[in-house]
Amino acid sequence: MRTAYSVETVRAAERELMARLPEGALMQRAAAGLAAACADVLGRVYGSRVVLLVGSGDNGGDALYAGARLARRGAGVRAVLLAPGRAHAGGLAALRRAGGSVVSDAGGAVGLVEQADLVVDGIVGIGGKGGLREAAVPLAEAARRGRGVVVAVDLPSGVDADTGEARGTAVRADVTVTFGAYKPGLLIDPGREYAGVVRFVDIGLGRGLAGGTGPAGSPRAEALQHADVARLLPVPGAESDKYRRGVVGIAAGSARYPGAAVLAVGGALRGGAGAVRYVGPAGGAVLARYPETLVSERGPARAGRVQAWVVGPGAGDDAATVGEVLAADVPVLIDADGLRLAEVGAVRGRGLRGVPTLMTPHAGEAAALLGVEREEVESGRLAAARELAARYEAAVLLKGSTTVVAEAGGGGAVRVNPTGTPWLATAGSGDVLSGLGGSLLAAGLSAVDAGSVAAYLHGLAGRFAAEGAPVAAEDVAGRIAEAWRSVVGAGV
Ligand SMILES: NC(=O)C1=CN([C@@H]2O[C@H](COP(=O)(O)OP(=O)(O)OC[C@H]3O[C@@H](n4cnc5c(N)ncnc54)[C@H](OP(=O)(O)O)[C@@H]3O)[C@@H](O)[C@H]2O)[C@@H](O)CC1
Ligand SMILES: Nc1ncnc2c1ncn2[C@@H]1O[C@H](COP(=O)(O)OP(=O)(O)O)[C@@H](O)[C@H]1O
Ligand SMILES: [K+]
Repeated sequence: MRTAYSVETVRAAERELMARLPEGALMQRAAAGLAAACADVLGRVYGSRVVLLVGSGDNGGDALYAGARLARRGAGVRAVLLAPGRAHAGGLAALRRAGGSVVSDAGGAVGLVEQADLVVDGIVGIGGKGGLREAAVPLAEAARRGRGVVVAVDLPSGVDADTGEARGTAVRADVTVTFGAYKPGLLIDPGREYAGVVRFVDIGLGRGLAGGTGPAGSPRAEALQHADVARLLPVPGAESDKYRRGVVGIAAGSARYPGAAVLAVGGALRGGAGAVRYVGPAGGAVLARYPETLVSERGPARAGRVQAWVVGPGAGDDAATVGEVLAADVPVLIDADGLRLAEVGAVRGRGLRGVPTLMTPHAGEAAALLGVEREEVESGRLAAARELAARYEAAVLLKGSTTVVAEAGGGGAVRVNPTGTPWLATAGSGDVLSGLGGSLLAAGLSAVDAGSVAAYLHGLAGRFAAEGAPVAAEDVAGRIAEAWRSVVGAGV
């Protein structure tokens, strides 16, 4: 599991560690890691042109000390100071001793930035508030336009470390070298995209973080990795039969949207449940594509036993079916039209009775449920997912460029999905995800595990199906088994 900690937690761990170490030791660790990463991306340090963008805090200090190390190895290093009177004094002295220089006119440094082989963004780190300030904007833009590689120190300046929000302009990095702990903003879009490839430098915070207790000490965000998913995937044993493996019910599709039912069933058949039961008006279309489906002519309450339901994809305005499914005392995944039709009280009641519900909105659906603009959800995914999870007392999987999963009630670490591809933004791929998630629920995974494992496999299947070209939702469903195999094959 890759875990990300809030600024508050990182600061507390730093304080604890700093009290036990000689002054400046942590910054030297950070700068050494940063310089090594810069040398890697440069390939050849000697003779290279390096420009440091230096703000008024310790983030700039890291950049200056790393610049000094590069200067000692023969790079031509020039520092652009955004707040000349307040730049880190020790770092500045070190850079000068190593032969680096300071550009006196920050405003005139745009050309230098454009021509550099490497631009180091030390404008602001975890001490940043709001977006980039005016004076830094032309430099950030020049770094993006320029020919060199951009390395961000700790996080790209202008990105909020705790949420991944980028208000206005932010630095677009090729590589971000982060210290001590991942910050949530490095895992969640848009911040994740601004960060490029993230390299982690261990400065020894581990004990302080691991020893943290309560909300301040626990991770704010976490991302599953192959081994975590492999441990969670259901595996049939010698004693298994199709019923013991779990039966998932799919209440989806309508005369107008029969395809949603077919796609949801397609996802469900690949998700580990032993059987898929379908109820709804698209039985003919479902059987034509998937003859192994158990199609029922009756409503959900009389369709036969299931261990979990999926309700909503392509459901149109069938509120009665949604109500019937929510009344069942088994886990339910609510998607698409079902989200609009589900009564808050009915979903909350389930949560308060301890019956899991997983809601899977995209940003537009989440915005409608919260009564805010879509942009607000997209720029603050963590907060939106937590807020919905609190209102509905249900786990919430918010789909999109970064899919995030919050647990019922909205507390705890939010799972951030590391797989996926923008090619997944294709009609019907969400229906496949809902079936897959429902199947994992029926196989016995918790709502958060089912949602995050489904998103993980779906994202991998999407990558396998796409390989740089457009995909249809059916293609994604068809590659889930391969995604599953690749996860299990990676070993536990
Ligand atoms: N602590 C440690 O042990 C270690 C910390 N380390 C490093 O220190 C970093 C944190 O350093 P920090 O606390 O000095 O804050 P930092 O991110 O440099 O920014 C604060 C300054 O920026 C300014 N500023 C604020 N907002 C701004 C904006 N939007 N745009 C522009 N400027 C803005 C603000 O100025 P003011 O508001 O006062 O004008 C303030 O002076 C951390 O990310 C890591 O790199 C490593 O060395 C490892 C050990
Ligand atoms: N920009 C993107 N990058 C990665 N994945 C995306 C992006 N946009 C959408 N997706 C994924 O594509 C799927 C689309 O689901 P959804 O919006 O429900 O579409 P539909 O209702 O047509 O099935 C989700 O899994 C979502 O996470
Ligand atoms: K930075």
